[in-house]
Amino acid sequence: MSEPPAPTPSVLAALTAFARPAGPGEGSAEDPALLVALDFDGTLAPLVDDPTTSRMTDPARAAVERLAELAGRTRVRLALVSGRDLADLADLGGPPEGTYLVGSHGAETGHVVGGRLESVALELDGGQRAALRDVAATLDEAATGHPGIWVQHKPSAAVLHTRLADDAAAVDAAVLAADGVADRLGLHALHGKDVVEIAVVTTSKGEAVERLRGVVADAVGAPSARVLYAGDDTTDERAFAVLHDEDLALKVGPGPTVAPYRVADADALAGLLERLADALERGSSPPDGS
Ligand SMILES: O=P(O)(O)OC[C@H]1O[C@H](O[C@H]2O[C@H](CO)[C@@H](O)[C@H](O)[C@H]2O)[C@H](O)[C@@H](O)[C@@H]1O
Repeated sequence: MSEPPAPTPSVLAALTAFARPAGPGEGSAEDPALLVALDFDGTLAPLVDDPTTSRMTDPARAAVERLAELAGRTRVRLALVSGRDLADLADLGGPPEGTYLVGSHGAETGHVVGGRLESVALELDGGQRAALRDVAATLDEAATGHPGIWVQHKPSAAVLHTRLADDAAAVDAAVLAADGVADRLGLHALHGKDVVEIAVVTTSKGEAVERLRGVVADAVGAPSARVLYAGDDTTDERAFAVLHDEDLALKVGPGPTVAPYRVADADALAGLLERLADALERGSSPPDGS
């Protein structure tokens, strides 16, 4: 496996500030917990045409597993925060022990404990179920007969996929139909990378990250938690938007963003996470190095 690329000096400085303990060394009761919250598609797993084949890159997998292992003995905690539904995220993400999971952009949450995924079942009310049927039928109809346009059905959303379509006019018409049904039902159409997603549960990755911040501070027994959030898509902007000065927002890849820092791709992100793990390892080692 090749070494991940070295992070740029400005990102490294931001990482050092993010990881710094409250006092001269690790171990003070005042040290904040560190929540490392990572988007999945386009962030840890390169984008591919068939979403069922998405996988983390080897360096990303190695970095995630190392951070998860460190969660057992330092103040860091790991979360995967995705638009995927929870079962799909757990299946494709292969989250290590202790990982917090956020699926469906915040509508579903889980935690890997004792090798099992603990989660609260997502319950839709009658109105939400009816809206989901309407959205799904509209998107299915918009996709029918147009090669490369297809619909992914999730427990609380339907997603129009257009990555494989060559006919720009057909894509425009399908996207218009998706925006139309969202408007008609008073729902929000999330425009991501070659997808339009319409969910019947109102939430966001921003809300999910704020919730996790509290959960992780409590789990660590820390007075507060800092958040490192990395993501590549428009939906990740909602998470970046809730971060504060002491947090670290990392945009992965090109495109407009409110995040002040950027890394090129999954492997560059992995390089940065390995540096964070190095710093935590050093901080958690006894002074004599034994
Ligand atoms: O929040 P994420 O983990 O980034 O998930 C967002 C959506 O990811 C998937 O779609 C994206 O990845 C696909 C596989 O690489 C790609 O084909 C598609 O064009 C991308 O938009 C997933 O299929 C969606 O359900 C997620 O909401």
